[in-house]
Amino acid sequence: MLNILGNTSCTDYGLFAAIILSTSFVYNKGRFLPRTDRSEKILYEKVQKQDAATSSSSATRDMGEKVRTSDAQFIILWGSQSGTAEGLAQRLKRDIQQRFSSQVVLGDLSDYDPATVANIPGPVFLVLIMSTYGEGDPSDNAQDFVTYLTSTPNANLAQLRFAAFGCGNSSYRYFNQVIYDTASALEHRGAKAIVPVGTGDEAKRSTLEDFHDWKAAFFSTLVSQYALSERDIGYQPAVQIELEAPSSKATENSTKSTLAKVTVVSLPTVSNLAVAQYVDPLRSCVHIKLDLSSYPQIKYRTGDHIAVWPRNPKDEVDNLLRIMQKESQSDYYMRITSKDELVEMNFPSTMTLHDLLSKHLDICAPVPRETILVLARMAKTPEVKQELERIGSTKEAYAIFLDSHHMTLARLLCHISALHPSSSWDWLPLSFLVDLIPPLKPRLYSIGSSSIVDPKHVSLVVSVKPQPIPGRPDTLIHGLTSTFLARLPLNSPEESLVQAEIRRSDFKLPFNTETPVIMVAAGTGIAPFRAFVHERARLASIGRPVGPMLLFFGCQNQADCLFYDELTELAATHASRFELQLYTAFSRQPSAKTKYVQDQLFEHRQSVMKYLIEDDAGLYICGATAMAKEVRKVLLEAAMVMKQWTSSEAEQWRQGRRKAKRWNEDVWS
Ligand SMILES: Cc1cc2nc3c(=O)[nH]c(=O)nc-3n(C[C@H](O)[C@H](O)[C@H](O)COP(=O)(O)O)c2cc1C
Repeated sequence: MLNILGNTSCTDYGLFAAIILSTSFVYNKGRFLPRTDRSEKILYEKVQKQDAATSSSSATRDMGEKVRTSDAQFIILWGSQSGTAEGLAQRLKRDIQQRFSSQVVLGDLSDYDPATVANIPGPVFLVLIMSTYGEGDPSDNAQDFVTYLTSTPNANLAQLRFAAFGCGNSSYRYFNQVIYDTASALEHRGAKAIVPVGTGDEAKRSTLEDFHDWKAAFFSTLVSQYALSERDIGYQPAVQIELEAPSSKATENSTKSTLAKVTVVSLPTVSNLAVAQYVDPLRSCVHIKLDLSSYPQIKYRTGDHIAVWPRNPKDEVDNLLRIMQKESQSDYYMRITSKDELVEMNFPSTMTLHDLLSKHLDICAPVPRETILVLARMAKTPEVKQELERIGSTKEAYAIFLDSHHMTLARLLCHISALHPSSSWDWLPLSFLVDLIPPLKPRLYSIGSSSIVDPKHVSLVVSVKPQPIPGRPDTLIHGLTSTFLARLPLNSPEESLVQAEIRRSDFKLPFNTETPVIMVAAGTGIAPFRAFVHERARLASIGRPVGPMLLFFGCQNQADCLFYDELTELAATHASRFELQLYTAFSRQPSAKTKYVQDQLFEHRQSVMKYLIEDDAGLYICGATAMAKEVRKVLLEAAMVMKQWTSSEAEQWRQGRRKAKRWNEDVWS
């Protein structure tokens, strides 16, 4: 049976069609975004992995002992899921070592026994850099530390001095909750915060900027109140780079491995189709199918995510090579080693300079302000120095500059050369790029295919929407991963390859196939629900009893109502055994009132609540955080009315549903 209702309105959440930030997925105590076992990542093998492993296997788990034996004045510990906090911690270690000539211990929070925080001796500074997930939850590796702090209110940490910075996203309800909670737990146990807690906000794309400001305050406190002397050391490379002409390595191919445990793989694209039409002609949406057949060891389950590593566009890579006069070395092989043996390098052991720029460094992002300031210190002429300082001197000046320029590193160097034609950049060391341009991070997409129906293919739905520069609406910035995916050519075996990794998620259909399911999506949030519907239709076709499925879907209008025909046909084909109720909400349907998915849900709240409360239905929300928030509100209010609950009783009910895996959210900002 298929019910199609309410095509009269729509939502614009399709704006979020691509998962635009580096990480976008469901999270529950870290279980569905496992830190990839690094030893399994042959492709991204760390050059000095072996050294690191050797040193950590014999390492103490006592923080106090570690700082004493290292003669360290600082211990920096990170709690990170997708690498942001870890990267900042590494950067901070380098800065402290260089600016204060101090010994620094850097570590993963899970490498230490949490109780040994009490053993950190008085003169040592503890620095915590931690991210927040889910509903104010820590990353996997910080879980034990946070649990220890919350469960030992009487611990005495009066000797401890600390500084704390959090990585978060203000579009989530519990913005940077973990770092605030951790800092306050430390203070309650007597520890002294030497600077106010700093917070990075991914929603504003200002994490690096926020970190820079917090670090400046931290350093100036160290100087003014703790008598540390700071020196300006200019740029000192943290990595060593060896370049080798191509002939000697011509046959080596770092992307091929037959080992069973490879998790990041190169998947061929088998189809790449435009699947929607938008009012805005620059906007599009593509449905991409990647082929898993060459990797029998790689399996996915319906509802999982796929992490995709984009490649930088050729013109950006070529521009950077040209302005740095490194074109002739583009196919040279590189070996990058950290000067600090405890810092692992996230690069393959064999790659060319071209690979570094096209696959590993985020050269299309705006150049971080800190990078501009380091470049200013290295400038060869006072004019260039002055210009770079003008751009990067303050947060405000930098923001104004970015408002009117799409300032990637190549563009910045060209911009300076255009103002000062005598300036050249051939002297800029490659280590500068590795040290000061952030690494390319994978983007996560919800898988849109069912592993039961199509185990050998993974499909993903990608929204492509160039964004204008705020101060220059005529200049568009193209999303890196979405543009890369949308332009994948099918006719080139090499060019159609996508570096990807399956990431486990708890966004799973109920185990009992008869349990009713309520799905709420906007834009490309439809992807996992396409998989759910295909899966239940297949089960129905082989005679398994399946429960009803209600799909609330918000789009702009009928033309961008993704998979509408496919899903309605599927439901019609299996109508005798399978019930799909499809409720669309159109936000820009000509001559119709604007309707968002939460409005549609409100209209059908009686039946929805009956399914949720009486029939133990599974609720699934996929799309933007803002949409999920509205949906939550409608459902909680409906529950309060129906059950005469207070708001806290309704919230308790929701928490119970979450624990029972009957309230699932796969949302992004
Ligand atoms: C599924 C998901 C849930 C998140 N939940 C929160 C949250 O509740 N509060 C918050 O401040 N940030 C939240 N974030 C944002 C992350 O904390 C932010 O991306 C951070 O930079 C990640 O740091 P990491 O890479 O070190 O793990 C969430 C991100 C994702 C992908």
